[in-house]
Amino acid sequence: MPDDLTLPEPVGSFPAAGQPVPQHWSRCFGCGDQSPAGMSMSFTAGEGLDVWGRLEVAPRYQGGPGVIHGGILSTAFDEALGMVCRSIVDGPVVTGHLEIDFARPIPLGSVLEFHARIDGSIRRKVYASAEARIVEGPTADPDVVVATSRGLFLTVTAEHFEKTKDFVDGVPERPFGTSSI
Ligand SMILES: CCCCCCCCCC(=O)SCCNC(=O)CCNC(=O)[C@H](O)C(C)(C)COP(=O)(O)OP(=O)(O)OC[C@H]1O[C@@H](n2cnc3c(N)ncnc32)[C@H](O)[C@@H]1OP(=O)(O)O
Repeated sequence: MPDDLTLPEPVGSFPAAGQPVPQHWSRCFGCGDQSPAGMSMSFTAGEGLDVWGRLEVAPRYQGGPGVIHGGILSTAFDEALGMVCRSIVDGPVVTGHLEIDFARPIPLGSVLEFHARIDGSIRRKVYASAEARIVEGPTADPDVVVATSRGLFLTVTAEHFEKTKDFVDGVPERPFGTSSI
């Protein structure tokens, strides 16, 4: 992480502490309410440049016997870190880099609580970090951090999604650009 980061003021569009942070895109696998196979994560604004997230670990998220798949946990962190960027960015961001430390097994049936915060930003780069705890389920212990994550997010303009917007509902009638392939 660069040492010349700043901590901006929250943007006006970010909800007040304790209020829900709305989904950023209804078809999002992480948070969208029009993504039936998705994870339906929910988020609440924290007291500062932070958010709290919640994930119910469904049986279909299984990796090893009885435990969450590491990719699903990574996705949840990606979502939580992306969401906290909304506290300082009033527009889209995309993940540039994502790190996860898997500290404890997470049984299916757990409810995970994520706490994500802004570490700082410079130019288009936003650095954020988060940790997860099991708050409901067979091994619940809110004092134990079961996984941690750090990410770098880049602010982008709407043009970033220009080439893919026709794929929102799957494969469009015509491929990208003017190629006849
Ligand atoms: C706000 C809404 C809430 C959102 C929640 C969303 C949760 C889910 C988010 C996702 O999963 S997004 C999907 C996964 N990510 C992608 O698909 C992004 C694919 N990558 C890209 O499109 C481009 O690589 C990217 C936009 C990230 C960067 O390309 P750019 O051409 O815009 O950036 P550029 O190369 O000019 O670099 C800008 C700065 O970022 C730095 N940078 C870019 N990629 C980096 C990287 N991977 N690691 C470290 N630094 C990186 C780069 O060095 C430079 O630093 P400086 O300002 O200091 O010069």
